[in-house]
Amino acid sequence: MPWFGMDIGGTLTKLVYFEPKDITPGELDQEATILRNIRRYLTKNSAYGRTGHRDIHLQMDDVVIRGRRGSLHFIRFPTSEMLSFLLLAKSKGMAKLVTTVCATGGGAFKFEEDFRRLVNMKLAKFDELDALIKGILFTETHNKCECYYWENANEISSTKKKFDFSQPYPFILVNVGSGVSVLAVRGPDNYKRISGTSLGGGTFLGLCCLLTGCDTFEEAIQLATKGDHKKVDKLVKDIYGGDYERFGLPGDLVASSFGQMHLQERRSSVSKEDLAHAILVTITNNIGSIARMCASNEKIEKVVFVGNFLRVNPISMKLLAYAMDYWSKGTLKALFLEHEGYFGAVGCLLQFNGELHAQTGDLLT
Ligand SMILES: Nc1ncnc2c1ncn2[C@@H]1O[C@H](COP(=O)(O)OP(=O)(O)O)[C@@H](O)[C@H]1O
Ligand SMILES: CC(C)(COP(=O)(O)O)[C@@H](O)C(=O)NCCC(=O)O
Repeated sequence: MPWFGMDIGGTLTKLVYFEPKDITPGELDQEATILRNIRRYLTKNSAYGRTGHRDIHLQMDDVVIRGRRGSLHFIRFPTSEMLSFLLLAKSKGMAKLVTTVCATGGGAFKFEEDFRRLVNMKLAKFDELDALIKGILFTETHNKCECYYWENANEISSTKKKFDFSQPYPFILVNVGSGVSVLAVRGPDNYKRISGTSLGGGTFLGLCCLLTGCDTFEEAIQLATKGDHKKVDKLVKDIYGGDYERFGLPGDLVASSFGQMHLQERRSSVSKEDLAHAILVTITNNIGSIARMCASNEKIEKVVFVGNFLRVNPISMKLLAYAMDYWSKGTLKALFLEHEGYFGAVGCLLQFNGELHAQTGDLLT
């Protein structure tokens, strides 16, 4: 039975597959043809159907889980394509082989009946925040270069630097997915969800599609990279003519996001690139403010940002890094993790045990 962990999120479904590399000749002889074919299909391809992708650069080799040594593969597809995914899984013979899949995220609840009806699979459900933390701790200890920060985040030459996260607690965890959840984590099993906001990655993508006519996240990020949010936002200096010195607000600070767009002549001079950049900066700054307030309330200095909103998105990471540092006068540290949006699925895979198929009840009801 293949080892999978699945995180069915509001926008993307993340699938982590463990490929055993220590298969003995005896095991190979016994391995069912379907299982062998599934293993080959997943590991020899990097695209599945129209919309499935394997993030080859994230692959982790030589990982030991439950005494087996192998590789972890990271696959994602849009959650809106779930039915196509289930039909593809069925066409590969998965329904004959797998009876239970470990799943987390809201979709583990939403699609449970579809899994049962279309591929005769049960879902063993795990809470997404429990799985997220377990996945982070596991991945970080198995990948020396997992955790990093941005040095001199406000400079063009800013670069990623490895951060030693071997003593992680306490830390604030900001998961920027479709929406945003903020957790205070004080130990492996000691955390609380302290805040959240509906203005997250889904908002960035939704507003970009509406205002620029783009269709994908990659396109939205590319547009934002070429734009200038200052043509869209009202800055402190647009209001004060310079800095607001008394309260230490620099003239270049955004005073009002999209604050220029009530003027017709300003509207007609902005490009879709400027709009995409302004949306990105608006969403990112708002997340940064909430993260900062949470860190200060909880008296915690490390703030770890994860979630696929940060995928191929150095603009937001550097903005968050700079904002944390600047507004806390250097006391807060923004940290980032290479496997960004996959931790829930990893945490879920870790719950896998070969006996799951014998289970009758759900782990989470
Ligand atoms: N290929 C992609 N397709 C759609 N959204 C993407 C993609 N890559 C990154 N994103 C961003 O990641 C967000 C989803 O992040 P994720 O952590 O997977 O959350 P969720 O679990 O809610 O799906 C999207 O809202 C979008 O901002
Ligand atoms: C409901 C969610 C936990 C779902 O997680 P997601 O799929 O967005 O990663 C998340 O979107 C969230 O925390 N939203 C913000 C809700 C709020 O606190 O306003």
